[in-house]
Amino acid sequence: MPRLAYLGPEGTFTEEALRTLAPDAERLPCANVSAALDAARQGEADGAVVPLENSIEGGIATTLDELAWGEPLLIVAELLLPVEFSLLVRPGTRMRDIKRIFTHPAAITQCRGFTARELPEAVVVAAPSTAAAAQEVALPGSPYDAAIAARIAGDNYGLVELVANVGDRSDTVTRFIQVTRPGVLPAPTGADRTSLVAFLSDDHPGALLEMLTEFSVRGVNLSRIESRPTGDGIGRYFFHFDLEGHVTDARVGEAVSGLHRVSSDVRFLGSYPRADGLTPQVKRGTSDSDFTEAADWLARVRAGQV
Ligand SMILES: O=C(O)C(=O)Cc1ccccc1
Repeated sequence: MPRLAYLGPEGTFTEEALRTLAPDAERLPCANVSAALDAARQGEADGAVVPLENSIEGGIATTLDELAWGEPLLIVAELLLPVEFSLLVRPGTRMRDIKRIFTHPAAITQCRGFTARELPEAVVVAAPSTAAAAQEVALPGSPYDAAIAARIAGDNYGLVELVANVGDRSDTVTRFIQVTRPGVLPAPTGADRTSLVAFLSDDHPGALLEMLTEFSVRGVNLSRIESRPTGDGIGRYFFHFDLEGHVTDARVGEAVSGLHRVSSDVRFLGSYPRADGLTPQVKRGTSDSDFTEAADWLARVRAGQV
């Protein structure tokens, strides 16, 4: 039975994602995303499940930066999970008693309309996770009056739901990933995604266009591009790319090696089945057989068989 680390404690949205991705796995709750990834890196767990991005706020910076800079890990699966937030309190707390709210930063952003409208005087403080916030609020003498978390986190820790569905949008989706130590890639399914990060070789006009051209000319569609600061001052960025297809697809492999040629560094983060099951549109001239046929033709040319 695989053992998977995750952003805990019990009752996080990440736990729900893990239960869906790997129902039979043994679960190792960790205090934050970095600790969960480290547990996978150091062999304390076989892998980890962490949030990667959500449909309101975009990427979860800690996860993106850990994947780019930390000891390498491979993404082997992804999951899209709709999330529903509840305002949870100790029994007896009323709306007018709420002065301090505790929750994960992603929930702060996704519930900003509700807190501004219904609790304009309350201070909202960032917690390591939504369930960690619920656990803290449940402690007698906690400095916090309410948590925003999944209803189940309230059930786990003895809080009651004061208001349901406090998210500003009902259709918010979070994307979670399962990672392992580098090893065997998941086999291609025909509906795959490839993730990588690339660093510019130098700063010049068209540098990003050069990277994008590698995908464009091979008919590789991008499903996400996100810039993150390198940390070397304002104006210095590297890029996270998600591509449609598997690195064993000829067009993806060629694009990725082209990207490697025009970048100072590329880190491959994984090829894995897409959660939405969508298959890529393969443009004329970019199928595996088109690439094989062209390579055979070039070999004949080079052998003087014109
Ligand atoms: O804190 C949690 O429960 C998490 O799993 C992270 C998170 C927080 C808010 C929305 C989606 C995921």
